[in-house]
Amino acid sequence: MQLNDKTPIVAIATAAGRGAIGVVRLSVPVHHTDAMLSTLFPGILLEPRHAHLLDVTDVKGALLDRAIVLYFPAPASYTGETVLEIQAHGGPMLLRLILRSVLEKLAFIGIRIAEPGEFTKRAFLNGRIDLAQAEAVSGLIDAVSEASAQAAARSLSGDFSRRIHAVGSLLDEARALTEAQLDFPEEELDDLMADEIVQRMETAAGRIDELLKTARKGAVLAEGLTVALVGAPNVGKSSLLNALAGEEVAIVTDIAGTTRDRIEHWTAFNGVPLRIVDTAGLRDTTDVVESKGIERSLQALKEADIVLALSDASGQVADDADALKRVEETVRCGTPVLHIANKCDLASDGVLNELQSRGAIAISAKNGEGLEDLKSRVLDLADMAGGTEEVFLARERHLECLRQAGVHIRRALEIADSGFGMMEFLAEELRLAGRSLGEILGETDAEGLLDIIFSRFCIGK
Ligand SMILES: Nc1nc2c(c(=O)[nH]1)N(C=O)[C@@H](CNc1ccc(C(=O)N[C@@H](CCC(=O)O)C(=O)O)cc1)CN2
Ligand SMILES: Nc1nc2c(ncn2[C@@H]2O[C@H](COP(=O)(O)OP(=O)(O)OP(=O)(O)O)[C@@H](O)[C@H]2O)c(=O)[nH]1
Repeated sequence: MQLNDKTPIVAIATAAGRGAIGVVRLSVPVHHTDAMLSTLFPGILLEPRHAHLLDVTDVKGALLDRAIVLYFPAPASYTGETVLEIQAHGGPMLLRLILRSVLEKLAFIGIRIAEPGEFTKRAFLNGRIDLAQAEAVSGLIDAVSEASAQAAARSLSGDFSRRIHAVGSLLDEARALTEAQLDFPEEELDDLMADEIVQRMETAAGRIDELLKTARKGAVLAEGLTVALVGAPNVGKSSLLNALAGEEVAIVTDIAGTTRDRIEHWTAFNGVPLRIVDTAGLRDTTDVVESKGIERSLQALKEADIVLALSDASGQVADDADALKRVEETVRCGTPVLHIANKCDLASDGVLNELQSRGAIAISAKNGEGLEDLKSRVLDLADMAGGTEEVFLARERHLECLRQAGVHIRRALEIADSGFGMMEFLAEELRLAGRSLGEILGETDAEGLLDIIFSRFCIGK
């Protein structure tokens, strides 16, 4: 995708498949506006931002549909170019015919089908939204829980971006004060000025830490938490999946080795999207299918954000210790492992006490006991126990930029601390901190980054 490509584009903007209404959307540079309008709707004067009910025809003039047409003249549009929307009946064939008609009729201005995310990319390149907002657009479309949708909406409204800007301004001020000092090297830096600079840097550092904390939560809302259920066969992994999902997702039997493949299910705890992965029970086996399944269990273990290691508190499952040992050996360093004592409804007090004394949470996948406790422990581990009202959607990319900004500002503070000996370096660290923040908003021109971000969008967005 070329940066600043000025080719007119068109796409079906609504989801594939049948729907009540379907939208074909065009974005064309302002100088093609008249040619586009007079070709598609000859003799009709479209009033900007008003709904018109118009005939839509193919190249030969045959009627395709009567549709609502909306005209947004540049620059007051989603993309900043002239946008035209044809809101037709939502049949997949009809929408394809309208798309083809537009492509054929407007071939003379070079129109082509838009790439994924290209409308939003143009909105970004034309300064309608910044990069964090553009990413929030896809976050809003991909949101799987209420909390993640709300967080994305907050980011899209510019809430996150404004906070980044505010910290950026503090850094700019600190740097301006520093640089003013550089211009008069013979003068001693007076204490008042030094205080002014340090104060701004400290406030900025504190705000970056806060933003990082919130952004970590925002990233969890955007990506979801992956929770793997592991343990020996028959300890009740599939039963726990079903209990957490609230439906019969996985097959449950009393035959050890029932689950052969990993089973994934999305749910939410307290609005936090959660991917639960049920896996094949871990044991030595000569069964080819089962051992392939066990390989996948171990893979799921490595990919998990949180591991729930199940034991059978009823004492019916013998090879428990072996399975738990394999869990400990395989799990990625730093991934929290929660020990779960399942079937507490069948357990003797002795066994249960023993498991609990080792930190296990007692639950019964069968009667639901302990599940609320389990959920809150999972949220605690992910640092998502508090509400998500203030959280905005964030990506790993944003976290990395915030971390970088934090590193530079701390270095700047160290320089200040050691007596402002190296003002040039201090100014440079402040500049680098500001640049890291700017990257979040897309203020640096990294074309590769844009391609990665926008290629994840759906077509027509
Ligand atoms: N039919 C339709 N629905 C849609 C969209 C769309 O493009 N078309 N959107 C997106 O896909 C979202 C809405 N986003 C939009 C954002 C800005 C502008 C716009 O025209 N902005 C101008 C004018 C602002 C104003 O009048 O307040 C501007 O920013 O200058 C339009 C849609 C969701 N729903
Ligand atoms: N009483 C009681 N029985 C349970 C509980 N959880 C699971 N079970 C029973 O234990 C048996 C095994 O349950 P599953 O959920 O299939 O166990 P699994 O760990 O997924 O087993 P594999 O697929 O073999 O790895 C079934 O008969 C369940 O009904 C529980 O909390 N209490």
